[in-house]
Amino acid sequence: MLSVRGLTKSYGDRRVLAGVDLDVAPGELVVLLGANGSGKSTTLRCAVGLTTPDAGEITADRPAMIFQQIHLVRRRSVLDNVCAGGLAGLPPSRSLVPALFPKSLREKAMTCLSRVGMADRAADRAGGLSGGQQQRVAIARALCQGSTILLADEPVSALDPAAATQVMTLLAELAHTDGLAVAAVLHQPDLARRHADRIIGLLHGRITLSAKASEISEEDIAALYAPDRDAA
Ligand SMILES: Nc1ncnc2c1ncn2[C@@H]1O[C@H](COP(=O)(O)OP(=O)(O)OP(=O)(O)O)[C@@H](O)[C@H]1O
Repeated sequence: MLSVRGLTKSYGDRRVLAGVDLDVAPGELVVLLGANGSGKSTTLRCAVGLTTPDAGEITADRPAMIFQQIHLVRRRSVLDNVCAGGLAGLPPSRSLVPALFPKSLREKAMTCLSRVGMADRAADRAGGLSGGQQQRVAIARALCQGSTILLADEPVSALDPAAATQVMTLLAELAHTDGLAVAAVLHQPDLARRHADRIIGLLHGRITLSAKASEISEEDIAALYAPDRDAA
């Protein structure tokens, strides 16, 4: 599982995280909501090791992360992109040349592509896919890393409503059916309420809301995005 305790982070004088605790259990999809600059991305980036916190404890066994900007190699095949997720286990001499990806890695990558419903596009160039399809391939690549913790930073912000629903449904399935611990930052409270098990709300680097998605009210959501009285 993912466990974060007492996370603090400042950039210069600006305190971005002021003691964030976050648990995500296997089988659970947790969505982080909050206004721009409230610290959502920084929380995930600290959890995955991309940002070093000033203080706090993080327990996360090899989490994998996906982003709004999907970093696939556009001219390479979908399968090669997913294989790249499993490269950490290969000696460098073999990992640099896609033709040398071992059969076992290609098979694992195909299993991951099947899991996200993209196996039939394995041989296509990644750059030829729609945004929603590319995000599903990025999820397959994260799965190919073998992690049981998946962190998603605004995974559907660039997608149309149908593709966004498809990706959120997939993330929920990966939690509920495959037992992954999944945390996603969203800017769409409606999607969060529809798909999340739990919603965490951040305001000025603190968690001010944490409840089952079914128990979150309109007022709870509005309070997260209210005009900033402190800064007025
Ligand atoms: N590398 C950095 N250097 C300086 N300030 C940063 C850096 N990364 C983030 N910040 C600042 O930290 C604050 C929180 O940023 P963060 O990206 O975590 O917020 P967020 O809740 O994810 O916002 P958004 O919804 O806009 O993505 C912001 O004020 C941001 O400008």
